[in-house]
Amino acid sequence: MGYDLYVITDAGIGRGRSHAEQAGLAVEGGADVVQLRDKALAPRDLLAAARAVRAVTRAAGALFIVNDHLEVALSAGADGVHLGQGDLPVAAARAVVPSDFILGVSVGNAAEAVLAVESGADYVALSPTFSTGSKADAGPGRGLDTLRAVRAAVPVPLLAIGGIGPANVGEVVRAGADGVAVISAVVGQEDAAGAARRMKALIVAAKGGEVPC
Ligand SMILES: Cc1ncc(COP(=O)(O)OP(=O)(O)O)c(N)n1
Ligand SMILES: Cc1nc(C(=O)O)sc1CCOP(=O)(O)O
Ligand SMILES: [Mg+2]
Repeated sequence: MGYDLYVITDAGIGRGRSHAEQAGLAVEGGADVVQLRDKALAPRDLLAAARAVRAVTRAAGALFIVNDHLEVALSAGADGVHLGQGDLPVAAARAVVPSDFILGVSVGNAAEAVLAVESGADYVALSPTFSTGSKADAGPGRGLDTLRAVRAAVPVPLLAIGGIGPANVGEVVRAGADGVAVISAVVGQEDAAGAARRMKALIVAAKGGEVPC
């Protein structure tokens, strides 16, 4: 299964839709992966949201990743967890999860990417690739030269995240990203399914597939 279009749900940006509704629109538009990300929910409420997103993604055949919370990911039957540099160390997670459980890791440069992969990461995300208004503490964009350096450094799937939309997704893919992770470009749109469909078509086209109409 691929990582072309990776959509992250967001209670604030998601236009009043529940996480499961956002996930449903994302997979309707062709999202390959959905991540549940909510910094405010109590663990039991996050687990309830995760179970609802699990049902939607399972029905669509999409991967389901939970942000930050390994215990919620495991309890909800998610496919994996996404860990940042300040979260649970990837090696500690790898030691306790099933072998097919996906561990994604945020990285800011090639050295962090190499360390993440040596520690057990299944994919890495260059965070943030461009500046973003969707995460207050994301910091400045790392840029496409850093993306190329990470691409050259590690063999695992590489995502770009932060500030990516229809206008720049092509150059991101051509610089070496296997996929893009987005919030505002999909769940922030009124027609979120249509926005996902367009992003997916642009990614496929940039990889040399069918040109979108
Ligand atoms: C796909 C993906 N990439 C990066 C992040 C950011 O993770 P992190 O640095 O831990 O920040 P928070 O999202 O937890 O605020 C992500 N969630 N997903
Ligand atoms: C959740 C997240 N993590 C980031 C990082 O750089 O680690 S940027 C980000 C938000 C991405 O939102 P948008 O697609 O609207 O820019
Ligand atoms: Mg995190």
